[in-house]
Amino acid sequence: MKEALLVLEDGRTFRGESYGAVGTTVGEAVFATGMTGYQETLTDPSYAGQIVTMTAPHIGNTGVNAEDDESRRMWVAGFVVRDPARRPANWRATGSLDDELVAQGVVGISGIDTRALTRHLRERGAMRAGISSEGLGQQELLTRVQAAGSMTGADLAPVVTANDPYVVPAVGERRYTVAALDLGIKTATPRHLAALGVETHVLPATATAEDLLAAGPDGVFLSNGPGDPAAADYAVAAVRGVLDARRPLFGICFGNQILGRALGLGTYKLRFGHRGLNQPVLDRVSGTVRVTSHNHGFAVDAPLDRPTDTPYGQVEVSHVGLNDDVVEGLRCLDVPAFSVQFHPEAAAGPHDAAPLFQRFVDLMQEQH
Ligand SMILES: NC(=O)CC[C@H](N)C(=O)O
Repeated sequence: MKEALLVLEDGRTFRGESYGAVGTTVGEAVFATGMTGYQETLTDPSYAGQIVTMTAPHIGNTGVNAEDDESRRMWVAGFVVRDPARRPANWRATGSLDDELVAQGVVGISGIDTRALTRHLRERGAMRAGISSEGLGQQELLTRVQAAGSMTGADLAPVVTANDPYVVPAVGERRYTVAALDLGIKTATPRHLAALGVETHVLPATATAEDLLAAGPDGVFLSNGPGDPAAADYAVAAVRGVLDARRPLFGICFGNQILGRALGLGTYKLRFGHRGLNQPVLDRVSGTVRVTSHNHGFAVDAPLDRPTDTPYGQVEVSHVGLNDDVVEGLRCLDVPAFSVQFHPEAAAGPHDAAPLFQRFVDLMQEQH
């Protein structure tokens, strides 16, 4: 077994074994609490620049397969697990996770106390970290970690976006056309829309409002994505153009943060973020609690007790996280736009929030 080292920016150090590719990597250390879905996590573009720790102790049990990727490649900066599967066993598996991490150059570490690491991140907050499995000393790695860039201010959507537009056809008859701004879109999203008769035209992150509206879509979708929403002013400008045109708009996660900023609300960095599959969220309009999938380190800043006046009319907080009262959704009262901080497209994850895609379709129907 080749030794590996994980060093946090405050000097806390964990020693384990090399897992995946051999090398050195730095990024923001975060933890994800989902018991399943490691392949979706690794290929979710929103994790770009992050060293992800899985709190589930056994990872790799079902290997990897050709169907569950959320994008064209793995994006995590590094991967931290406790016990990797010695051998995958699943009828869909086409290979082992370990081999796939090597093939995609993802540097990881195994055999560490992921519970202690997670508790440390919960107490001190998400921070920069580094993994090395090529003989770098603790001090040397710490120096590299402390020289690394911070997630605050990081503009990563242009890094992960697909540069060429593409179309995901509707399943069956096409009833609506949507222009989607790819800030780091997951394949599950157009799939959900397609099932409702929506043809999705995916455009690169830097597309303008004119680009988004050029083909006369029935609605505009804003995807999830990595980095700090405060660094994506190009997307904010595009969304303002869509709001001016009063075209139905739905945003998820990064898309929720971008809609918030387009309305003039602020965003801020959470202490350690929400990453998991069982986060309770209150839908304040219906009074229902939904168990939802999350992956966010930033959040929208808006008053919970009253609507906020914006240049686009009033906006209210439609959803609130029940663990910590974080804003989990926005609903515009005077323009046809809404967004959620959690993931209705969740895979893996609960399906409580899936009806939000139907709500988007209903909004397009109303505005027709
Ligand atoms: N999944 C996402 O879209 C994440 C949004 C943003 N990068 C955050 O961490 O909050």
